[in-house]
Amino acid sequence: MDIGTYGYPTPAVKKIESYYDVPEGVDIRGRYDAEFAKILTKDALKFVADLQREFRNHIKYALECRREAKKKYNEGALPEFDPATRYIREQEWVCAPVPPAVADRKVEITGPVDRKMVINALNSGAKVFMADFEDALSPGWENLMRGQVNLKDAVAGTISLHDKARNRVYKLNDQTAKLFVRPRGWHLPEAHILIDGEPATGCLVDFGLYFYHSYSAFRRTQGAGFGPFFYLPKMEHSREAKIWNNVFEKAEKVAGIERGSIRATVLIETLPAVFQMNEILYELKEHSVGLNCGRWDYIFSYVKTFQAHPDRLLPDRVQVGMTQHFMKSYSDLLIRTCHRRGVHAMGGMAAQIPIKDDPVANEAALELVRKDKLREVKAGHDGTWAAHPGLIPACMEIFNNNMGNASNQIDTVKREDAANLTEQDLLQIPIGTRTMEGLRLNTRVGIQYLAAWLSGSGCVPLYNLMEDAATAEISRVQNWQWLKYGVELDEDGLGEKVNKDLFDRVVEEEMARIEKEVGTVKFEKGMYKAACKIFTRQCTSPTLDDFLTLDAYNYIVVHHAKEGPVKALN
Ligand SMILES: CC(=O)SCCNC(=O)CCNC(=O)[C@H](O)C(C)(C)COP(=O)(O)OP(=O)(O)OC[C@H]1O[C@@H](n2cnc3c(N)ncnc32)[C@H](O)[C@@H]1OP(=O)(O)O
Ligand SMILES: O=CC(=O)O
Ligand SMILES: [Mg+2]
Repeated sequence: MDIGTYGYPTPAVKKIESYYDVPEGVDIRGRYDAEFAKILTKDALKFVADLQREFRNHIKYALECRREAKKKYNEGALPEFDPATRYIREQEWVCAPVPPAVADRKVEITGPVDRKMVINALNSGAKVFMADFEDALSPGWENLMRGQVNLKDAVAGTISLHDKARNRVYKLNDQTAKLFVRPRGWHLPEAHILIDGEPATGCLVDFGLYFYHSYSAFRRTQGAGFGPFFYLPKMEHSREAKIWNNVFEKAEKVAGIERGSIRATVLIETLPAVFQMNEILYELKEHSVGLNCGRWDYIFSYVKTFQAHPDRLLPDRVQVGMTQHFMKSYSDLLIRTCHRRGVHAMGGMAAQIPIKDDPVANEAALELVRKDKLREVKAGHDGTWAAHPGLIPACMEIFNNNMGNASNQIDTVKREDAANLTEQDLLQIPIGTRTMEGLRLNTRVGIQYLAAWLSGSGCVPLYNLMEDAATAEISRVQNWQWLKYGVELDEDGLGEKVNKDLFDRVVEEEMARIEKEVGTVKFEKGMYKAACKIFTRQCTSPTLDDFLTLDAYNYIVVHHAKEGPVKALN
């Protein structure tokens, strides 16, 4: 990796012999592969380019509005319900009826679009599989394009894999989970596809290519006339939902399918969005199939939104659970809002995963998952997320036992009591302590996650927990905030203040610990040192980077060009 003048890497440039057949104004800088060419057809690229051209200014405006909102919060404002849209919150209206194919979403498995995991997830016994181009995926060209190939084969029902090392063949069962696809957030570019000289918007590439190739088969085999289905991440305002709604309408028109065929669940995973839940559902009324509590990004967003509010610092990451008042209020209000509007209120992800070779620790982890799921189903959630196939029976049992034969609780658990939740409830500062171990864990996890991400894995097990982009973000922004405000670490009796010297020492010691834990060979071969450099810069920079992955993305872009080196984009 070459490091350019500004400290960013210059995209590696490799010479190519074969080109994709592209429509006018489209340039593919990603590696040529005959399999990818079946996805990157001229017509599919034209569909993506048309979306890009129609919506790019709307997207730019929405991102500009995010910057404006950030400025306001940094000057001391708090997120709030918008008086201008009070009528949407107060009037009675409902979303389009839930498609029968996805009425029952008790347990949804999530995972990256890796071929084996796609097959395993679809076979897992979960009601839904959310195939992830987002938190769980490192968005390099190979991962993205292979992911598209995998999803096309999955919807066609032809996906299979021969694991030669284990002499095991993977193929689909007769009964599979229903597929939802989560494209990237609005902020991420796709630097390998240039449209009119600019990088494409990542999520339009993810959505567009998948939709183009699979809508027809999906509606026949999975959606019973509806679909395809999507999860939409990281939105901050209903204007962003409106763009998605318009994208869906355009896609339906091009495909010649009924308006309202495409359905999406929006993740409420930013603090500003919790004040916009009615408005988001309203914008997507014909296309909505609920909201989901994306708890990890939500915690990240709480820190980010209050980056300039030293009176609102979070305690250690492990102490910010769903029973903290602000988190409970968010989940309760989400349930109330969804059920009032006739759609699913989905729960979120417990971070525990099965622990191999330690039955006692495994049972303790499972018990934490059960407790979390019991809280969700009793609160009125209609379903939940599982990170691993091994957790599905326990999650399913809890939802089945507490919901009887019902597919969901939309009409039965209205949660009118949550109607009185206020802005203060949603913003209440969490209780807890800030410790040296918290700082160390953030550092150790942040660096290891980023090292995995730079190497192509967007979701990894660390210390018996699932870590993905959302959980790693919490580690990063919390370190940044503690450093920025020189917080005093309590609980250890030493009263040490977090400053650059202390952080440098922690980084050095945690790097040594990582090397010991993973072994010197893996440590030297892996991306740990590069990850440490990026993570340290992000934690100590004078202004907080908006996203960990936006900066790190520059390190995984690899351009291919016929003429030799092309100009770097960053
Ligand atoms: C905050 C959020 O956004 S949450 C949503 C995003 N995060 C996710 O989607 C997490 C997805 N989960 C995962 O990626 C993985 O479970 C990890 C990384 C956490 C753990 O992975 P591992 O330690 O490799 O799991 P493990 O070795 O126990 O896997 C056992 C088997 O289950 C499979 N498996 C594990 N998780 C999944 C999954 N989520 N989907 C499908 N298959 C899975 C593995 O492929 C493996 O299959 P095999 O026996 O055929 O080889
Ligand atoms: O996407 C889910 C989250 O918790 O973040
Ligand atoms: Mg998320």
